Amino acid sequence: MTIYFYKVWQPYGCFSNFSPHPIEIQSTYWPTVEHYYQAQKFVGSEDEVIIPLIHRAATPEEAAALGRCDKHRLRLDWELVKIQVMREAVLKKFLTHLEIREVLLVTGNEVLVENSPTDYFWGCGTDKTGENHLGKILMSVREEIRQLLSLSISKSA
Ligand SMILES: Nc1c(N[C@@H]2O[C@H](COP(=O)(O)O)[C@@H](O)[C@H]2O)[nH]c(=O)[nH]c1=O
Repeated sequence: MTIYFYKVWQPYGCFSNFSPHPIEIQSTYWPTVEHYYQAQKFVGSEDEVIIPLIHRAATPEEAAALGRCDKHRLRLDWELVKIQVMREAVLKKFLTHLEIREVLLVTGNEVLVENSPTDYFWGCGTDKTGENHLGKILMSVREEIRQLLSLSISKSA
């Protein structure tokens, strides 16, 4: 059965990038995946000064609003790198936080779908035809973690 998630307070809210699970990437702590993802939009761009503001944003909603503000110029390669940026952050989140890693693994081989009513790229959109890249990343991270765990079990045997 397909598992839908979206808001943090709904079922499977820990799959949302807005969930309060900090990650450390290249020696910097980010309060949520969303903070990290929004900040990466500006690395090397003319509007790089916004990065510390996103980093300090009190909530992921605020980080997203800053990152989505169309007055700021995105890095030129953003469309090419954004899926990889997201995957790195999501993988780090589920490697760091054991309790939500368990929630992810227990979903087995179910299809995971970000049930965003507006986002047809990361989610499925209102009519469920969206590309669901966040769900796809979660499923591929689930598989990678399973392989990492089976390697570490066979090494210790
Ligand atoms: N979960 C969730 C959202 N979805 C998240 O929004 C991000 C996409 O941002 P952008 O590329 O700037 O459009 C991505 O992390 C996606 O998972 N958006 C929301 O406004 N509220 C929310 O609770």
